[in-house]
Amino acid sequence: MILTVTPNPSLDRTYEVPSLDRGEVVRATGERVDPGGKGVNVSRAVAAAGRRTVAVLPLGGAPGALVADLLDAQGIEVAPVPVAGATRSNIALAEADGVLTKINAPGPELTAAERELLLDTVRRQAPGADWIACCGSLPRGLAPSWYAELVARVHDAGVRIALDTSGPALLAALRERPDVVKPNAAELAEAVGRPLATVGDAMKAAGELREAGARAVLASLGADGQLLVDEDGAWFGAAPVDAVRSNVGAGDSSLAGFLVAGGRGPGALASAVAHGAAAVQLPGSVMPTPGDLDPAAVTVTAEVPVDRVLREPVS
Ligand SMILES: Nc1ncnc2c1ncn2[C@@H]1O[C@H](COP(=O)(O)OP(=O)(O)OP(=O)(O)O)[C@@H](O)[C@H]1O
Ligand SMILES: O=P(O)(O)OC[C@@]1(O)O[C@H](CO)[C@@H](O)[C@@H]1O
Repeated sequence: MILTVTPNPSLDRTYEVPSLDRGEVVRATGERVDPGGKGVNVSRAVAAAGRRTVAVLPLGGAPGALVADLLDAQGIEVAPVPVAGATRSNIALAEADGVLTKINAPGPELTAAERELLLDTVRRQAPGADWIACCGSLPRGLAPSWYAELVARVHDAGVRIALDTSGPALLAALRERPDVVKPNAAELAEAVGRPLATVGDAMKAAGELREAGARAVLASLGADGQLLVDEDGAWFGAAPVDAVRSNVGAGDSSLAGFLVAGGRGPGALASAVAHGAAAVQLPGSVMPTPGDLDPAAVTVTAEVPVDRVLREPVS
């Protein structure tokens, strides 16, 4: 079973628009609503892969009830933590040329009692889990050390931890030795405090996160592919994509692909890349099913193209 923890889930609204003209009324040509938040998406992708998952998340207000209904309709088991504040709604504006603009709300502030209940709920679910994926930003009320505390507590129970967060919350958790962290290029650059221009720069930065405590680093580099660095070495994986429809949740789909394939080594990296490539070709944050995957299109190599300039460098 793969347990996911999403401290700040969301109701994701995606509008497809011809183009984004500031100051104008923009008429959407398509609209969809998805249950969101990074861990929620990992659960959706794990379930789409046919594996058991439980999603732990605070839920509040009418948007929270809708998130619960949508997850129920998708057959996803939820361990809800009722909270007084309303779950946030995040907006994605997907333009016809593939550019996506996202507006993420801060979400409710959790009280001390809600914070405790969230930790307790994770602790109660943890014993049955092969992996716990702790994902996304922290809501107000949770200190940057929250993930670090969570990792320390559940690691003691022998459960493997995947962590996908950024900034101080990521840095603080590294010392607790998460089994894998999944930064994207911007998060990796922020973590090492340097720009990333090449795949080699990303590999060096991933190595530094390992030195700081991460056992493995799965870095997602958008259109450039993915890099896995662990105690056995480094691998680079990529898959061509003809047309990107929405990259919302592509990183979450990748992490799910990595975990359902064992969470270790080049085989799991290939699965992560296949899931990422499939996710970007689906609307909104729809997660791929096995039929959407094209494993034959994925290449994984131990000869990391260190001199390759990133298509989307991080300055
Ligand atoms: N334009 C693209 N073309 C091909 N593959 C892509 C593209 N964008 C993303 N991918 C695939 O999806 C993976 C995850 O994308 P990305 O690095 O953007 O994740 P992310 O920023 O964590 O996303 P999110 O936070 O929305 O889940 C990439 O590593 C790659 O495999
Ligand atoms: O604000 P956070 O927690 O960093 O990210 C939240 C979010 O952008 O992440 C998911 C895509 O990865 C979306 O479902 C959701 O809206």
